[in-house]
Amino acid sequence: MKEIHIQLSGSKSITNRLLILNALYSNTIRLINTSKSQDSQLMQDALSSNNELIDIHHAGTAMRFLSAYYSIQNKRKTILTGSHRMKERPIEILVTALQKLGANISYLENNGYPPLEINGKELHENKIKISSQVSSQYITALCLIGTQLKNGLNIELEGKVTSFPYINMTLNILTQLGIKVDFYKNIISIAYTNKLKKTEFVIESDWSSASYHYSLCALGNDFKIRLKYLFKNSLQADRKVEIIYKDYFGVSTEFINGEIILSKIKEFCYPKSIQLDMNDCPDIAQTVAVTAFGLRIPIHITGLETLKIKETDRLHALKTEIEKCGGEVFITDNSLKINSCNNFIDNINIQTYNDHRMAMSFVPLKLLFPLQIENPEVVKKSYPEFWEDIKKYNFFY
Ligand SMILES: O=C(O)C1=C[C@@H](OP(=O)(O)O)[C@@H](O)[C@H](O)C1
Ligand SMILES: C=C(OP(=O)(O)O)C(=O)O
Repeated sequence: MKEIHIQLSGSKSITNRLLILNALYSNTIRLINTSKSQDSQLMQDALSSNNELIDIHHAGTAMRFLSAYYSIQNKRKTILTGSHRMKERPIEILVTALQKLGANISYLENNGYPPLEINGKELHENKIKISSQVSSQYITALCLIGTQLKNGLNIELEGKVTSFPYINMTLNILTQLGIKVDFYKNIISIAYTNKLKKTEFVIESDWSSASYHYSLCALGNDFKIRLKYLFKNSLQADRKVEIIYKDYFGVSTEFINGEIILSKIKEFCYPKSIQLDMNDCPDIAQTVAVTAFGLRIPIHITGLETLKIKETDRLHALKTEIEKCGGEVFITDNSLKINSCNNFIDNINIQTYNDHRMAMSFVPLKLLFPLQIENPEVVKKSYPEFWEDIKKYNFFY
């Protein structure tokens, strides 16, 4: 058995929330184990810059959280822009909500999309209705600035709530910091909070990054993989990877002293097919889809409506690349179905479409057959140490 030790850096989602909160509360929170992701670095750089032009490249959370943040920076003008793809990722629902609260924001190119011109001012309204069907990041953005509005903020969520655990994460972090929040039925209330006590926040490592090691464990023969600083009780949506890989792919997880140890369950009885709703954990949909393909288990994943507006259209990208490897894939606007594959096609180039998760999710297939990953550097968006960690597996191909 080959034992592998991995030290992941902190969750990018938790880090980016805390970076905004630190900017709002004069750095009262001491952050430990922050994310080394490019998205967190971009957030940090933006928050420590006084420039008018802020470019957050591909970082979705930075785009959404900073739109809200700059809206309340009194008398400051900001041009908030991003990569070509960021200019295709919708932001209208958040911008309209901020405008209704009194914010001065306008679109500089296409209506509903970045770049934005934001003229910061005090916001006085304290109630807003917002659709929660497109991105939970819009709701988080409002919750974060709600703490600074003199009358607090009541956010009424309309429609299905997508990526729900991310909203829970936000509310939980605010509560841990001593901010009063309430979530009853479909209404979130955030209390105005003038000051925070000086605190220390130890950020759990990133479960989304851990997912690629689950996939390697499932497709490999005999790995024992130790990942540091991950817990049974986690705020992260992608903590769900543990349950999915136990139930469907025969990977067991032991939680011991802040470390998880992954190994294969002996004589695991694989399911004949898998049906999963992944609306709660969209970022691991690619990992799970590729593992099922590698294990030749037919899979039907639903609840994927947000995948079209992420770093790339992830449903299309998955279909194209899995089909290049010999799979048969059907997609709709919110689902993906892969039939069992008889023969893998090897030695193809996997395109990554500027999407870190396309690169990382296909790598475990290298345990089964040779393939190449194009533009491998894309991983830096969330997991810059990925290739260093992968070297530890001594891949045959
Ligand atoms: O709030 C967050 O940290 C995130 C929320 C999710 O986005 P959506 O709510 O847009 O699905 C997730 O996909 C993203 O990677 C991070
Ligand atoms: C979707 C993601 O990030 P974001 O929306 O923050 O760009 C991701 O990391 O998979």
